[in-house]
Amino acid sequence: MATAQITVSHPLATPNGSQPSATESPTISLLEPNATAASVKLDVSAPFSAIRTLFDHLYSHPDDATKLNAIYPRRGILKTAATIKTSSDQKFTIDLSPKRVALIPASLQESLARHGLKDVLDFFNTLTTEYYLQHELPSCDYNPVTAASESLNGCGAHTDYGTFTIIFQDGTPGLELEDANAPGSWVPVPGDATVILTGWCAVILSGGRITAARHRVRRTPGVRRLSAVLFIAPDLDVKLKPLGGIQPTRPFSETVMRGDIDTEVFKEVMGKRWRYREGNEEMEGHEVGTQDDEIAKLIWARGRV
Ligand SMILES: O=C(O)CCC(=O)C(=O)O
Ligand SMILES: [Fe+2]
Repeated sequence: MATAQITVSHPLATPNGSQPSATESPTISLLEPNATAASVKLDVSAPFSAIRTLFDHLYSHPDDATKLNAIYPRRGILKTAATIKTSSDQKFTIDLSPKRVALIPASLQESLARHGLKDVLDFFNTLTTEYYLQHELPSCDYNPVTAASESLNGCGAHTDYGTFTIIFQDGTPGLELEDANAPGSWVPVPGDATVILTGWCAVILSGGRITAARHRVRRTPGVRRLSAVLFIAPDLDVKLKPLGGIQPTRPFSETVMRGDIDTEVFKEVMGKRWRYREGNEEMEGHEVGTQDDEIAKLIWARGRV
């Protein structure tokens, strides 16, 4: 495993804008088998006991789950498709984002506070206000009790849409990375690693120099696993194009080069297939391509998929 000591010198990259001392520098270790994922030591950890408490409370108090889902009626906050669908990802999620958190009424925040929500939101606030990392923060519960309790499929193989993703894990293995040089070959990630993965926004911004890390989560039947995932991406109205001065490694589509695709459009294209995999949205009969095919069609020049 290659290990690099990285000094973070940008003031926004450290809490309160302070410059890090040598000992505060995060240690980043590239995870085998490729350079699209790294394990990083951060001085912030996810509150897994609060995350567990919050999931358990919402499972056993459907009224509270209904109230929470009502703040975002379009898609809900607590996703439980795995209780009824056997072919989708066998996991549950609580999907938070700054926009959604702002919509939770004070009374609901207060009543859920002692059932884990306070610590989850504190963690969220630390990430967004001290580390300036924001976008979306789903918590995942690979719970042994699902519609297909013996299934090994926790989260199907996929790539993430953002610039990068940080995955906090509760110590339980299950996350795997695909070997970019040997598609179909999966390498387990240690369960206690905090992982940074590259996503598709990084592919576009880097002019194709960075590739998106394909990953998945395998379950161990009977074993519960929790994770907290932070998707970091440009603001929704940012036009996604190779950054100025970068010579793309392969031609991008006219649509990308004209600046017609902003993060919101891109997220919507990826999100549909994502929700299908998670069991939260049906797919029209003719929509048969994989998520990566769909993105490739959109971003690369024709004939170069
Ligand atoms: O739960 C995990 O460890 C990873 C989940 C994931 O890949 C995702 O939500 O995009
Ligand atoms: Fe992912």
